[in-house]
Amino acid sequence: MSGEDDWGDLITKQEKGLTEKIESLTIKKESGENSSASKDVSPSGSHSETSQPSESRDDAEEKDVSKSDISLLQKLLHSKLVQSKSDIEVLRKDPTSPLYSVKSFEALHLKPELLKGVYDMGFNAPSKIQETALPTLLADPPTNMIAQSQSGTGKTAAFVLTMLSRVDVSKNYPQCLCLAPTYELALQIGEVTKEMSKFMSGLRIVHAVRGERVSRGDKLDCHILIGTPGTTQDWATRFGAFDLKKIKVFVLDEADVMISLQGHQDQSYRLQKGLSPNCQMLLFSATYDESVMAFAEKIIPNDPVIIKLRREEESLDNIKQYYIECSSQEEKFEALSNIYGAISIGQSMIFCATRRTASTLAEKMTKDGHAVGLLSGELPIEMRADIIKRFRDGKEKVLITTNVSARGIDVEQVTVVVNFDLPITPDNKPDCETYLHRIGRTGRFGKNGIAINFVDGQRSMTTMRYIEKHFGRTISKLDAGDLDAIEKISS
Ligand SMILES: Nc1ncnc2c1ncn2[C@@H]1O[C@H](COP(=O)(O)OP(=O)(O)OP(=O)(O)O)[C@@H](O)[C@H]1O
Repeated sequence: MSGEDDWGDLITKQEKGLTEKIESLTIKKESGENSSASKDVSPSGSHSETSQPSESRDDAEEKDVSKSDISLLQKLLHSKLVQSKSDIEVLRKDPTSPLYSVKSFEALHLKPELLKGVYDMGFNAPSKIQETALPTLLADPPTNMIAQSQSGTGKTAAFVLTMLSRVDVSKNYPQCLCLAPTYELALQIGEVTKEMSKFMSGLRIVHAVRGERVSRGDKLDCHILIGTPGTTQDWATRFGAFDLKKIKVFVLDEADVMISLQGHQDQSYRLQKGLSPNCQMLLFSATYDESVMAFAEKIIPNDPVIIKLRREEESLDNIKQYYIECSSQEEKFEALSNIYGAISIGQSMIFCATRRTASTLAEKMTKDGHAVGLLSGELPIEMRADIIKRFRDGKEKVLITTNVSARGIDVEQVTVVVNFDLPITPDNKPDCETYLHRIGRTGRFGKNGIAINFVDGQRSMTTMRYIEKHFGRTISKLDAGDLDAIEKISS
């Protein structure tokens, strides 16, 4: 059986087991253009990993993971708040506007039914970004805002709370408009809005996404509209289903993903131009580079307050790093099998350069009795989400993945990371950034971790030494045949 067939077999087996679970996922399958599962624009073109050039063909057809896929997977992964120790940076354009922070939700004087909804979601206190953003978001007269902080820090909850506190349920027309880049992301925001508003009787939310229809002359009587830019623009301008001038709060979420998708930027801009000048305009983004900044400043007028929460730096403190020298692929498999046999590993991730290696490894480890998940960029987004969730929930102890399909994914509880192939950039240079992201931890996790790197030949030895020198941290040699030594690494 060829490597491709092995891969196909494993995927088929995995898909079989997953199909039922997928149906219970909150995101629906959608074949429309807004579905990141179907055909999203790849932001940076194809990216093949070539630590072993002879195998690189395997990955050549692995499509790059789109920003919207990464964003959705992270959203689904973050069942808990990502705490941050970094300081908030506020670039306040209007020095006369008050700016203070709150330490409790009570201090915000929310409607009682909304406060109840917030507490019912298990939120005891505002997150770091919410502490500073919410007082400004809820102040009168309304202030425009641009806010940036990494995924999972509480941005969605902040703008949903703003929409819900400004909406008047006695008026039956859309008053809050939220734009998201894809069908699935719009639905996720809808879920949060529904949950937070569960004690606000009479509140209606509608999704302006592909598949949902309005007829000419229909007037929406919902209070909150959450949609993708294309459909929302159609509903507003072609069908006249709602009046942009009556929108009180306009939110543009995931601005960095939005600008990576063709047409979304223009459509969002056109919608924004139809809003009343009194409308509160808000933009949120996980990253804030020059292109996002330019878009943000263009679409959010009138001296917005700009809030940024820097991502915590990852470090290699508390990480024990090892390398194992092998002379062939077979020897690498054997060594890995020894390690998993000798130490009890909580949860681990194994990174491979190619799909073929990942597939073979998954098969061998499954035969050895390990519960293994195999993450492939070829799978639809719902399946990838489910594999990651199963791993996050501890249903599988080992997650095997290629570089491409694991891009941007943080799985916090992993204690052992195995670089079956060391990370290298598309132009074959040691990829220190990816190495740090795979292995490093931020202050918030502080836990000890183990990294095991496989070295097979002069080229990967050079890569390993380069990485070692770059970070100034010793990577110690480990003898795969010395079980005593292996046992010691986990103690
Ligand atoms: N104040 C809070 N207290 C506890 N949990 C919270 C709080 N705010 C948000 N959360 C939870 O933290 C997780 C991340 O929050 P949220 O989705 O709002 O972050 P985000 O920055 O919008 O992330 P993303 O960009 O991935 O959507 C969610 O599970 C959410 O329910």
